[in-house]
Amino acid sequence: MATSEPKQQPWREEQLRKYTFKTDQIPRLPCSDSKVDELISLGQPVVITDTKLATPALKWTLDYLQEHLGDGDYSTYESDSHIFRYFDEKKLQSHKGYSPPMKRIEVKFPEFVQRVRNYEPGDKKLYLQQQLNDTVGKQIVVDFLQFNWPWISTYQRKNNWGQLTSNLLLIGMEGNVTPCHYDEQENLYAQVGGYKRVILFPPSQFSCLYPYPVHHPHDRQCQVDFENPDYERFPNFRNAHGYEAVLGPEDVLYLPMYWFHHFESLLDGGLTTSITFWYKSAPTTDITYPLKPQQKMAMMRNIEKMITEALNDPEEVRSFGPKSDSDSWVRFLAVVLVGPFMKDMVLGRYT
Ligand SMILES: CCC[C@@H](CC(=O)O)C(=O)C(=O)O
Ligand SMILES: [Zn+2]
Repeated sequence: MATSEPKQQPWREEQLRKYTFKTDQIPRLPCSDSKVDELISLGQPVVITDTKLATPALKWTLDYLQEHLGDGDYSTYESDSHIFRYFDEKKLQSHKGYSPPMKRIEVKFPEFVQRVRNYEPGDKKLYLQQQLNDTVGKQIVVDFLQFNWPWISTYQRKNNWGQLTSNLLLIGMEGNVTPCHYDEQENLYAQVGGYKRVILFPPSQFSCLYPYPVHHPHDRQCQVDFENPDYERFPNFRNAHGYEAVLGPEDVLYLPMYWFHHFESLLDGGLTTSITFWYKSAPTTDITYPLKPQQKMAMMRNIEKMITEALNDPEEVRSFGPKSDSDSWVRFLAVVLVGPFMKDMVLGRYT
C-alpha cells in the first residue's frame, strides 16, 4: 500500500522570523471534528480547515480587486519598517509628544496596487486594512454574500456571541508584522491569500507581555520588542511561552477575545490577503471565582480608566520616574496593594 507522502509543507522554516521564546503548535482540525466546537466554547484557539468560510475570496487577486472593488478610498498604513503597530488616533491628543511609527493614508486601490508592485527596498512598506462596507463594487458584494454564513452563524449562536461588528480586508506585503496585542472581540480570522504566521499567548501571560497603559495611543499593544527584548524593563518576558501556526489559504483561525497575538506575513512569501470576522463577546452571566484571566484584564482596564479620569492628568499616571514626584494614586495603589493583580497592572507599565 502506498504510504501517504508527508504533506509537502508549502513554506520553509527560514521564512519565519526568529524570536527568543518557545512555542507549541495551535491545534489544526477539520470543521467536521466536534473538538472544534469544544475548543471554541472553551475560548481556546484552533485552526479550522475545510470551512469554506471565505472561498469566494480565493479569487481576490490584486487584478480582480482592482477591477471590482470600485473607486473608494482604502485605509492603508505605511511604515518605515516591517512593523505595523496599531495606534488609537483619538488618544494622540493627550500624547502630544508621541509620534507613532506608522501613518494611516487613504489611497485609491489602483494606487495601492501600483506602489506594491513597484516596491523597492528602502520604500515605505504598505499594509491595506479596510473595512468591507457598501462602497465596494457589486461583484465583491456577490462574493461576500456567498461566504459560508450558515457555518459562521452557527458559532455565533452556539457561543452566544453578539453581532458581527466588522469584516476587515487585510492585504499585506511579505515580511509585514502586526506586533503582539490583544483585542476585545471574538475573531474568526480567514486566511485567503499567501501564508501568515500567527503566534498567540493566553490572557494568563499578561504579566509577561506588558501592554501599554490604557490611555496610551498603543493601548492593548505589547511594549516588548520581540526582535530585541529589553529584559531590564520587561524581565517577565523571559517566561512567555507562545502557541503558533502558519495559516494558508482557506485556513480559519478562531482567535479568542483577550488572547495576545502577533501576525507576520512570511518572509519572501509574497502578498498576503486575510479577512477578519469580529464579533462582540457573549455577555458575562455568572461571575465565578477565581476570576478568569481575561476578566482580570477587563478589571485592570476599568481601574486604569477610572484612575486616569479621576486624576484627569495622564502625567500623574504616566510613570513613577523621579520626574513625577507627585503622590499619585497609582504610586499609592502600587505601594499599598502590592498583590499580583496590582503588580501585573503596574510593574513595567507605569514604572
Ligand atoms: C488590523 C488587524 C490585523 C490582524 C493581524 C494581521 O493580520 O496582521 C489582527 O490583529 C486581528 O485580526 O485581530
Ligand atoms: Zn488583533
